[in-house]
Amino acid sequence: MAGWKGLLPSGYGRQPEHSKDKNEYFVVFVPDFGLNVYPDQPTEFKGVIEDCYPRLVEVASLIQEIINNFMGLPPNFLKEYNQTRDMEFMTAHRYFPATETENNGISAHEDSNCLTLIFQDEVGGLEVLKDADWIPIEPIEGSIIVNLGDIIQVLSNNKYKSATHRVIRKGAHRHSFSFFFNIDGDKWIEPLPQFTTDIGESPKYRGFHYEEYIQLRVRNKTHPPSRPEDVIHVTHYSI
Ligand SMILES: O=C(O)CCC(=O)C(=O)O
Ligand SMILES: [Fe+2]
Repeated sequence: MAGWKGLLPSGYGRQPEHSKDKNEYFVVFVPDFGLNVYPDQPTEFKGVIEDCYPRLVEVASLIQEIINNFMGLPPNFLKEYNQTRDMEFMTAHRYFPATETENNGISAHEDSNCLTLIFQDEVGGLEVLKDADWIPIEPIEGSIIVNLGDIIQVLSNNKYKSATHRVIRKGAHRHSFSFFFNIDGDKWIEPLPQFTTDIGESPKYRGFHYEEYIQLRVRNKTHPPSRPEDVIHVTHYSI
C-alpha cells in the first residue's frame, strides 16, 4: 500500500476548478486496508462495493492470464511477476452534461497500470485513439471494456500499445466505473528479454520503479504543468 498512501484520498472527490476535466468521482482502494471512506447512505453501499471487489480482482487476473498468453510469455509469467494485490483501486465517475462551449470529460491519456476494466452506462462518450482517429466506444449493455496500460506497453517494448483514451461529455450525465488492475510500487519495470535481446531488438525504455512513475503521474494532476509538453507520460523513460 506504500505506493498510494497520501497520494490519492479515498472517497468522494471533484476535479479542481483549474482542471480541464469536468467530472466528480468516488475512489475505493483495497477494502482490507481499511482506508476507504464510504457514505452512510445508501446503507448497502459499502457491502456491495466490498462484494464486487474480489470479483473484479478475479476477472482482471483472468484477463492478465489471457494477455500473458497472447504476448507469448511462459505460462503464469505475469501472474508470478505481478503477485501483490495491494495497489488496485476503482473509481466511479460522473461526467456532467456538455455545455455549449466545452465538452471535455477526461483529457486524452494512457493508464499507467497493467490493465483497466471499464463499465459504462448508455450515455457514451469514451473514445480510443487509433491511427490518429478517435473511435467512439459505443455502449453495449453487459460488456466490459479492457484497456491495456503503460506497464504492458513497456514490458512488451511497444509491441502492445497502452490505449490512448478520453471521455467527451454528451448531453446527459454519464456514469462509468473503472477498475485499475495494478502492480506493486517496488516493482522494476523494463522491456522483457522476449521483446528485446531474444529477438535482436534494442530496448525502447530504461527501467524504473513503478512507484516513481506513479508519483510523477499523480503530480501531473496535483501540479498540472502549464506547458503540455511537460506532462509526464511513460515516454519519460524512453531511450
Ligand atoms: O469514464 C471512463 O469511461 C474512463 C475513465 C478513465 O479513463 C480513467 O479514469 O482513467
Ligand atoms: Fe483512463
